[in-house]
Amino acid sequence: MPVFEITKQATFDAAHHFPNEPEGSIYRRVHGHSFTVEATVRSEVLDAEHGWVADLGALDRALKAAAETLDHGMLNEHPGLELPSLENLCLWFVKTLKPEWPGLCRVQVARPTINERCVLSL
Ligand SMILES: Nc1nc2c(c(=O)[nH]1)N=C([C@H](O)[C@H](O)COP(=O)(O)OP(=O)(O)OP(=O)(O)O)CN2
Ligand SMILES: [Zn+2]
Repeated sequence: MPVFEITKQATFDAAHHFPNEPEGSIYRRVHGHSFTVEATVRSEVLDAEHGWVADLGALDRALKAAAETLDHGMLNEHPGLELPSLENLCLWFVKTLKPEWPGLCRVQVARPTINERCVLSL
């Protein structure tokens, strides 16, 4: 069965540190990154009234609101981000978005300026 997937991207900038890394590690010191987050929603059928999986504008608003929560802040202060890896950021976005977006099937969090990303497939 063919499956439709729609994707939206948002950006945020945030600081973090990894408290469990050894003394002297650059990861242990507070530092910042520019992040992108992509959320993908899937469906086998289209909404008959609109001809779409879901309104990309609504997905945009939900994703931007979630990213805004983290923007220009300290990631470690958010529950679930005490160890603020890309992997835990993916889990945080899933936990934040999934209740209102049951078709959410994939979240990608990236640091494009240093060519790093993590994808969580649900
Ligand atoms: N699997 C993961 N590994 C690492 C993560 C992560 O989220 N998941 N995160 C980090 C740190 O956030 C680190 O700051 C990442 O930066 P780094 O790859 O070291 O790139 P930098 O530009 O900051 O440093 P350079 O030395 O200039 O490459 C580490 N690992
Ligand atoms: Zn970092």
